[in-house]
Amino acid sequence: MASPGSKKLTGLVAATFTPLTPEGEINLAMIGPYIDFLLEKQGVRNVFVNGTTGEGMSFSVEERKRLAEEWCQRGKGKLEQVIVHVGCMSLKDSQDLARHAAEVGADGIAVIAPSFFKPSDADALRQFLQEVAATAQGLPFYYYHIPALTGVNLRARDVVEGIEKCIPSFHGLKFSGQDLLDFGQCVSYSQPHWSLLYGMDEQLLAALALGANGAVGSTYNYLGSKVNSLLSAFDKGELSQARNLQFQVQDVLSYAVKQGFDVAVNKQLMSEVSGLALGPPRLPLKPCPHPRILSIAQKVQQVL
Ligand SMILES: CC(=O)N[C@H](C=O)[C@@H](O)[C@H](O)[C@H](O)CO
Ligand SMILES: CC(=O)C(=O)O
Repeated sequence: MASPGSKKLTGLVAATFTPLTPEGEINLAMIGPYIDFLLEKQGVRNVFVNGTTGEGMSFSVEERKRLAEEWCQRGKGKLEQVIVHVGCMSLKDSQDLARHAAEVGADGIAVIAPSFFKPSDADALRQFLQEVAATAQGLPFYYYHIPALTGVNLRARDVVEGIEKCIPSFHGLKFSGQDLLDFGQCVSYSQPHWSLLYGMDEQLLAALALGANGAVGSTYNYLGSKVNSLLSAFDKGELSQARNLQFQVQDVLSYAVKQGFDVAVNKQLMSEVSGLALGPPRLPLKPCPHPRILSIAQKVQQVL
């Protein structure tokens, strides 16, 4: 059982991109070098696999298993934690992925709200999460809250109400929303062994002030070292330094948003900045013209 003894997830967690070949097939051979890049160049020791950034919902169950297995195998003895996102529209697929994540040695699993048929209330969502978690009881379980993408606008605080009664392996949440009132209320309700991980990289400092234990995000793939400095400035109480670093991240992201920023652009940006050939996105995402990537990459380089 991972639950009582498992190490609390803190600090930065990179939401990884999924490497594809130029033909659009999963490219497992890139995962080893990707892990080395995160460790050596970014100082990032945790990953969140098959999530939004990883286009998890665009891959088949079989592909997601192969990806999860490769990240766990390659990360063994190197990464601190590999969290596998196992959310699907089908409860059965999610359970299958949860069982598989436990078999291949993941350190935790996360589940997003199903979004085609949406849960009508917090209780319906909790029941869905419970049925997934029950298939991997020894694994720390995280709820992945991302209302802008799921369209499921339930308050996270309502979702976590009494959640440990139905999910004993519950270990926290990844909160990718702007509602800091809801986030704060999750923190104040949380248990000491829960990890409250914030997921909007542009306003992490505000979440840290409210008690976030760490952050899961796409930009920690290439701004990880910068944001590690932000975390240590915050820990030392050097607030003006932390603010300065957050403002730099905000400058990069607001520039990127003006150019048009989505997971496809972000993935190409990572290839450009890291030198890792991560390949194209999968449809319905479309590749973006290279000059736009170069101009955003320049902006990233300026703050490194
Ligand atoms: C929608 C999306 O990809 N969200 C990511 C994680 O939740 C974030 O890391 C954002 O990419 C980041 O905050 C930039 O907006
Ligand atoms: C950012 C994040 O956590 C994700 O891409 O799933």
